[in-house]
Amino acid sequence: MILAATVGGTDMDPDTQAGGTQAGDTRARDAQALAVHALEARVDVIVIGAGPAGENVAGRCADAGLAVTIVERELVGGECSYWGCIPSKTLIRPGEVLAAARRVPGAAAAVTGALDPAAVFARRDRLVGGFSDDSQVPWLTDKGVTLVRGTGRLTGRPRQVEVTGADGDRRVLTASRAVVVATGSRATVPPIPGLADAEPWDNRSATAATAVPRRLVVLGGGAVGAELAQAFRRLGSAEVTVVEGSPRLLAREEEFAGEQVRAAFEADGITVRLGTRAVDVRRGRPDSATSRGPVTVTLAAGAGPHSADDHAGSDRSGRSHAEGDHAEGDDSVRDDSMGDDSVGDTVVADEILVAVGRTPATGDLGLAAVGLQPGTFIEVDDRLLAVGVDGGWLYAVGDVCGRALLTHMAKYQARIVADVITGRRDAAGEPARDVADGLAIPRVTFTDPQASAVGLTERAAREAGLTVRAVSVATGGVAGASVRGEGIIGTSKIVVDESRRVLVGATFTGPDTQEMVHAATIAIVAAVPVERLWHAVPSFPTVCEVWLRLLEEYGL
Ligand SMILES: Cc1cc2nc3c(=O)[nH]c(=O)nc-3n(C[C@H](O)[C@H](O)[C@H](O)COP(=O)(O)OP(=O)(O)OC[C@H]3O[C@@H](n4cnc5c(N)ncnc54)[C@H](O)[C@@H]3O)c2cc1C
Ligand SMILES: NC(=O)c1ccc[n+]([C@@H]2O[C@H](COP(=O)([O-])OP(=O)(O)OC[C@H]3O[C@@H](n4cnc5c(N)ncnc54)[C@H](O)[C@@H]3O)[C@@H](O)[C@H]2O)c1
Repeated sequence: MILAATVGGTDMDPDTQAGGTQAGDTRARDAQALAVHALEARVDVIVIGAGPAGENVAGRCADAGLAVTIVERELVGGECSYWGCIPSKTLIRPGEVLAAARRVPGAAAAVTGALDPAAVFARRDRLVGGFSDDSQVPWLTDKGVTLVRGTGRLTGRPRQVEVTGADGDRRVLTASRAVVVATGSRATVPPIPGLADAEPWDNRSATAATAVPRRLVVLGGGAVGAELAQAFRRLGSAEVTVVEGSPRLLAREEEFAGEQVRAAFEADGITVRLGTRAVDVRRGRPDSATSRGPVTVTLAAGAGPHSADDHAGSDRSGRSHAEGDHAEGDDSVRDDSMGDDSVGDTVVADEILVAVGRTPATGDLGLAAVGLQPGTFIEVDDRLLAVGVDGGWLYAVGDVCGRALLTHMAKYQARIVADVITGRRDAAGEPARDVADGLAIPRVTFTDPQASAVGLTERAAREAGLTVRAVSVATGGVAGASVRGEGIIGTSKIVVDESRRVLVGATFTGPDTQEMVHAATIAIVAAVPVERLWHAVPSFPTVCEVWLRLLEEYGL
């Protein structure tokens, strides 16, 4: 096994070795030469990118006895660990806990102070490991995976990857079996005049923030924008404005989800601007209130703060990834459907967060050398094989394949691709293939109320040609919800395929519904007939009793 410290581009500068002596330098170079030799001696699988997707491909292939090299240019753990899921949920959690206490008379009286942002940021720093991957690397190396620090690029030869280290050193690795691209994505910055010059926050700057801006404007009311808008409002931002091009927040979910989140945001004091977009952004000179200068965002005309009712019927749900997900250079974010170009009013803020979707990290990956389009998502088949590449050796998993931009789906695809590469078959003797992406993608937006869903929305199911019947009940209408707190809002809905009498979708909004969605995932994946679900008895008094109410509402 070769450790990153001995071969990694960022860590191998011989001058930094103990004493910096000539002998030390020689030993370091010898070690490096041995390491490279060992690397080239046997590599079965090369994985580019060590986020959740890449790590799990590497780990499962190594567990199966393959020699795996993983190439990472930043931190092992990827976006999720340092600038995505973990820090965002850490910033959300304190406000969620306070809101839960305020729903319980008696406990509410004890909530007297405000959140302590410094303590919240300190906890965030702990949970992201101080932006170091020291605690994540051993998971790989203990499995015998070789970690190479550097940027991977396809050369165009089958199964070959060139790695450039931070100091510019280059080496070429060739795998005997497969190359797996797991390079993830980064925030899309749409071509709005002045936006890039205003140096907007993206998910990285927002989740790594060390101060709470007094005024924050958020472009995009999808998962990133909605979660972080509420997190910063509850952390103490005095003014938060969300600007969403679609008619609703969380536009791909059931309509009620976005509407309930909007209502909750407005109750929290967040301004929501739907069906509009920014047409110009300017950052002014720093003044006494702002260290970076205030940002003035000009919106397209005709979209004051308003409700989703104005725009009912424009659901774009059912896509496996976002309207806001773009190829590099794609200007579709300027879609006219988001409002006309005439200038409306302005919003002034101290920071602007761009959260309008993701761009795949494929711009400098050598895709053209294998016949694919750089800067686009890599299309894959159900074995996660890249479509359009001869020879059956190039796979893509995680955000970069664009199927579902979620950590748990990235990890699922990773497990599948490892099984494809190692030839592992399921219990029925069938070769591994990706089933879940086409059947049941679970997703939780960690706003308050949460929007937790799996499978198809009712609209998406109908658009897919299914004959469905959907029923809904109030999430707060069961005894379990009453015990948890007063005034719990939310809706629970199931979508049933009438021809098979099985669930194809479910959505639960309300506090803590994150823990309710997996039951629906199991029901969908296992194709449990609703008559059989009748015998899955929810405990009393839990909020899961909504399952019973839903089945009664359905007619059982
Ligand atoms: C603010 C935010 C919150 C989120 N919250 C959630 C959540 O709560 N739940 C959820 O399921 N998902 C969430 N996501 C989505 C989740 O972060 C991604 O789906 C997940 O990180 C994808 O994993 P990945 O391995 O495909 O890519 P990434 O995590 O992006 O990892 C890719 C890795 O590849 C490396 N890399 C890129 N190019 C190269 C190259 N050429 N050579 C070498 N290395 C390279 C990168 O440095 C990176 O480490 C969130 C995303 C954001 C932005
Ligand atoms: N809790 C979670 O699981 C979680 C949290 C955050 C992110 N994610 C993942 O990350 C992905 C990316 O999140 P995201 O929020 O960046 O994308 P998104 O697709 O979820 O939302 C982007 C939103 O921006 C809007 N938009 C696009 N261009 C716009 C413009 N010019 N002006 C105003 N609005 C515009 C779109 O209509 C869309 O509603 C998500 O699809 C999700 O898969 C998941």
